[in-house]
Amino acid sequence: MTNIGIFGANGRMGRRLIEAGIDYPEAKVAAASVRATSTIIGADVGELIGIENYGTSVKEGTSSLISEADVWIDFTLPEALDNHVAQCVKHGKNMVIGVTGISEQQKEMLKKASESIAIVYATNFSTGVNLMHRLLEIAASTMGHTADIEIVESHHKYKKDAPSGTALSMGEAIAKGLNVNLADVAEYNRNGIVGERKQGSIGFASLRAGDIVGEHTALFADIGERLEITHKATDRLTFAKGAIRAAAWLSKKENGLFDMQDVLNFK
Ligand SMILES: NC(=O)C1=CN([C@@H]2O[C@H](COP(=O)(O)OP(=O)(O)OC[C@H]3O[C@@H](n4cnc5c(N)ncnc54)[C@H](OP(=O)(O)O)[C@@H]3O)[C@@H](O)[C@H]2O)C=CC1
Ligand SMILES: O=C(O)C1=N[C@H](C(=O)O)C[C@H](O)C1
Repeated sequence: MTNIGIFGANGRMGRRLIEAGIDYPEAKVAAASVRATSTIIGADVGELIGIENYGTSVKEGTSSLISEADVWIDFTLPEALDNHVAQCVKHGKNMVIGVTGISEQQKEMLKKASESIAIVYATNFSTGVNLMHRLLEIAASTMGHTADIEIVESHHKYKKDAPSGTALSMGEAIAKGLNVNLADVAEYNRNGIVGERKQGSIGFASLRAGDIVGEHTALFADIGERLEITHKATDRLTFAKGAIRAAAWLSKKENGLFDMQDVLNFK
């Protein structure tokens, strides 16, 4: 049995993590953390997802709460991440992290933290996207040297970061297949008279509208043919189930930095 703690329990993902955690046979939602200003402190986690009393109360994320779970899951925002990681390192608790839009310094901070705790960090916890990353690497090495490559992502209007973490990871997988550095070939902002497309670049485009859960397409456009690889998430539960699976997988780990492909045994 893995005792799971959830940071940001009242967020869009926080609520789905509670649902997935309660449903997972070998897991218990043992702790749920919210900000000190939250109006749901003291509520039972079951109330957040419309079920009867589950027996775990929502609490302010103090240091003593951290010891109430074995593995903590963080799908909050970049500004909350450093404090959550510091608390988990202090108490020796492993972490599953899905926060996107994090800085290079924060990526380094995760590497450092993983010397003492085990962390699964992934920009997307769905099985389909992690399979897609493998397909993209093959497509890039097969077609990518002559085809024009574009990545298009669509999300709900509340999303704060762009391009999405998944789109950036797709770019990394394609760059790996092409044997180049993403930073050298990425084109993020096209606006005005930008000139003809740069040969060998990987373009990114972001759409924000309504309640789109998350859609990603990689386009490999050659002369006379076009390959499109698309993933569509229609329910956040797919990410939440992946994260709970990662938490259970982590319960046997001491330290190290892993991703969802490690959890799915795709490597
Ligand atoms: N890797 C993956 O598979 C996925 C990743 N994500 C990522 O997860 C993150 C959250 O997404 P989503 O659930 O839609 O966002 P929400 O805005 O719904 O949730 C964010 C949560 O973070 C909490 N929070 C914000 N700032 C702080 C802070 N300073 N300290 C503590 N808690 C804080 C909020 O608390 P409060 O409720 O008080 O506002 C809220 O509970 C994003 O980075 C998103 O990109 C999303 C889906 C899948
Ligand atoms: O913010 C979201 O909603 C999502 N964020 C992740 C990302 O940035 O890729 C994953 C998913 O697409 C949903």
